[in-house]
Amino acid sequence: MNKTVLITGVGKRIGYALAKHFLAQGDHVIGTYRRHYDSIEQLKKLGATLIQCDLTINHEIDQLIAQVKSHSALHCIIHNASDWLAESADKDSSDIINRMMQIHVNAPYIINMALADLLCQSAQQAADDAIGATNIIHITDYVAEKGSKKHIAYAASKAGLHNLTLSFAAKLAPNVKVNSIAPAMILFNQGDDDAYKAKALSKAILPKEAGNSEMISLIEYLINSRYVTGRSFAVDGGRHLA
Ligand SMILES: NC(=O)C1=CN([C@@H]2O[C@H](COP(=O)(O)OP(=O)(O)OC[C@H]3O[C@@H](n4cnc5c(N)ncnc54)[C@H](OP(=O)(O)O)[C@@H]3O)[C@@H](O)[C@H]2O)C=CC1
Ligand SMILES: Nc1nc2c(c(=O)[nH]1)N=C([C@H](O)[C@@H](O)CO)CN2
Repeated sequence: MNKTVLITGVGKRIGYALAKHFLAQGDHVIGTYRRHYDSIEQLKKLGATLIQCDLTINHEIDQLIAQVKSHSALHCIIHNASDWLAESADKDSSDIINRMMQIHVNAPYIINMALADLLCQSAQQAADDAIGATNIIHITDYVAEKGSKKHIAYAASKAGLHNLTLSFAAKLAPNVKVNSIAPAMILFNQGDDDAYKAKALSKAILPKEAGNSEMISLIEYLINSRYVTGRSFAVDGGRHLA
């Protein structure tokens, strides 16, 4: 049965790869984007529904929710959108923490609360048991558990995002499964120099840039699972053992 999947932040990198993956297997993708890239037009050509939404603007979140609710079913929400903000002397601390909590906690919370009924109804209506429960997946970060001295507010907000996993998993079972994915070194950024890359890779006992496929295969596992909810799955090359 083809699914309807809401993915936040599909304009580039992991979100873009996730959107292309689901479209390629015939699922319907509702993708949010903040800034417009050629990738957005590519996804439209592949049949996706694209909705512009800055997750720091609550009325844009409300408009997003209203548009998603106009769909007859919703089988998965992937909260991927994120801003990797570091603390710095020229940035106001209250602005940083408020922005991190808004994007990584407030927005997912508001969206989940508003779309929970549609997720539950879609699970009950799924004629094909292969769908079973519907899903929410929160993409957190390895640092949600460990903290980060350079991304303090970011790490705290990702820890809050995982806590949403625990609460929504308990609230929405058995119709909706809710899980976190806590990645580490998935994709380098443009501008990451060789020294940064070497240092980042040295933090794991599997020193790799994991790539989008690691995220895609784990997300497919979680969607197809019948018995996994309320958990966090590390995709981090064994960083905890380094
Ligand atoms: N890449 C990695 O190695 C790792 C990634 N992760 C997590 O995986 C997920 C995907 O990572 P990655 O693809 O690298 O992320 P990126 O930072 O490259 O992209 C994040 C996406 O979120 C969007 N976004 C940022 N701020 C907002 C906002 N205010 N409103 C709406 N959308 C916004 C961006 O849009 P725009 O283009 O307009 O900025 C972009 O599409 C994230 O949750 C990230 O924290 C965790 C650990 C490692
Ligand atoms: N929104 C983002 N979050 C994170 C990113 C990113 O590019 N965008 N990158 C990382 C790093 O890869 C880190 O895990 C290793 O240095 C973390 N979060």
